[in-house]
Amino acid sequence: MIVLLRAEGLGKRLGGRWVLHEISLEVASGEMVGIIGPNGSGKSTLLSCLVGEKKADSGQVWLRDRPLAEMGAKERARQIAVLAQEEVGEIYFTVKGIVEMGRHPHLGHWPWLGERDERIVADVLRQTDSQHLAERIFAGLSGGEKQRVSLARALAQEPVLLVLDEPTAYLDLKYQFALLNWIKQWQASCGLTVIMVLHDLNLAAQYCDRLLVLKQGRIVRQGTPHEVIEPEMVEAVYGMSPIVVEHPLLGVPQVLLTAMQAQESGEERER
Ligand SMILES: Nc1ncnc2c1ncn2[C@@H]1O[C@H](COP(=O)(O)OP(=O)(O)OP(=O)(O)O)[C@@H](O)[C@H]1O
Repeated sequence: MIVLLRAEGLGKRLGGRWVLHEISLEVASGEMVGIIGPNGSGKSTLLSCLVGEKKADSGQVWLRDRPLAEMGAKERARQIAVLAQEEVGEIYFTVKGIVEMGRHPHLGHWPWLGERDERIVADVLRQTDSQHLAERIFAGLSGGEKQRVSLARALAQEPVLLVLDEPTAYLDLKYQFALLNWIKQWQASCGLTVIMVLHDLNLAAQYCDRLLVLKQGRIVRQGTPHEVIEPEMVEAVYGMSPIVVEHPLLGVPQVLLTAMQAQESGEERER
């Protein structure tokens, strides 16, 4: 296994308290790793520390053999593309302009795009079903369209590592699968390594090679979807009692929940 990203002893303090504790992990080149866990468990903070957007208060991250802290922003952007939650904002550029920005870390002294850059921009627009949006203003798109365009921008960066924070949040059923399928295809064809936060355990089980479970800023479980998605884990981490079944076509674990259960478990906690 070739390790692409390694973190050792990562800790982060926010608002005067530790929200990440002693996180150590390795991500192999070409792997798709999902980070799951309840609201506030530290998933977004961990992603930010792993890509160098937030400085960890303890520990270190290496990309291949290089400490991330020693890499400048442009060098990082040539290797790591990030699709953050808050990216779906009011940006008054055309879609094509936004996707072209993905090429900027690769441009030399002169900031204009060459033939290869133009070809990559056209390819990712086509591959993310966003070609028809190219001349639209980004701010005027729906949440789901913005998400697809943001993915196109991230892929135009030709990263070795793609990091996504809840990428399916704004997407309808079809595009949730479409987006993850595009990423999976890139993973297979270009050896792309992917780390993503997902709330949907069933999507996580279908797409990820390995899952990390965060609870209160610590990794409490990690392994293949089969090793991780078990009733005891869902009970211990989310306070819900699920039925876990095997997907009839894919053979991966899938979680079934019962209506009213969330409300009941909340009421039980209050008692
Ligand atoms: N700027 C901040 N100042 C103080 N506390 C913060 C700040 N940002 C995050 N936190 C706290 O850190 C903890 C982890 O937050 P984080 O956003 O990483 O969780 P998460 O698992 O991504 O949550 P969610 O699933 O709700 O997106 C939470 O308790 C949150 O309230």
